[in-house]
Amino acid sequence: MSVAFHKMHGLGNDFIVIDARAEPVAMSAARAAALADRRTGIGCDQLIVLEPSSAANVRMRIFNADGSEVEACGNASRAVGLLLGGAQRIETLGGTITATATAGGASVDMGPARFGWDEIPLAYAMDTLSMPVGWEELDNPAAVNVGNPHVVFFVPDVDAVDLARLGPMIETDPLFPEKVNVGVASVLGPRHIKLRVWERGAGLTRACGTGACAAAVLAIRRKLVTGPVRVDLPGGPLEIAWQAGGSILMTGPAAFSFAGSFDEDAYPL
Ligand SMILES: N[C@@H](CCC[C@H](N)C(=O)O)C(=O)O
Repeated sequence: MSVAFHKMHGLGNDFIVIDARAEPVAMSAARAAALADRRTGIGCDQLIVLEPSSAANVRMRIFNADGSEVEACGNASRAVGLLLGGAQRIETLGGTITATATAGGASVDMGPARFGWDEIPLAYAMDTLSMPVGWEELDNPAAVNVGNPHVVFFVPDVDAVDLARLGPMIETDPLFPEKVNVGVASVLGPRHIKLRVWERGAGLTRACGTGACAAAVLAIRRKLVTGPVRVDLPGGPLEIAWQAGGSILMTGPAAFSFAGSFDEDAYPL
């Protein structure tokens, strides 16, 4: 059977979005990884499947390029907000979020940040705002769960860090039993940071929306900045506000690249 999809992106973090609300589409780790493969498949950082939800307007399933199904994706949430329009309550494995379409993007209430060591999760108890751990020149990070797990290192110059080499080492360290997204952030001004992210299950991406939320709230907690915070990623900026009540509001662009279809038989489950 032929399956239609939209190719979309948020700041260059790119997605295959399958709208399976009316017609179910079977997805597995193997099929998602094959579709995400940039050499032999269609190619993307994350594959998104939209399904009916009994708890919200829509259910969003998120698969990383390696096929792992995960809890949250900030940039894809904006893409889905733009695709569906209006205000949408979106059920994810990380919780229910609300995306409101804007001209050329969306504003997404990503829900609360969680800072408990067992909420991130870490393998053992420690202070998650000032972690007594390090990997070569990267040390003393902070961690947060914003639907998915992030560790962020505050460094003088994000471009001086060899994230392609250190990212996978930290992502798979036993300290993070569910692996982790790895950010390096530099403070550029009182409400302005620069961020690069090695994404769990996807590697270096042009932008990571949840990474921007994580870096912003951790920089605020460390009193390095005050909110709202502009986060500059390789693909462009996002605005992050940590709202009274605790939830994180992320605002930024999203865009359509093209529409296409694939044959299910070419991508076995
Ligand atoms: N690109 C995303 C994050 C996607 C999921 C992440 N790699 C994970 O495994 O948690 C974003 O924009 O947030």
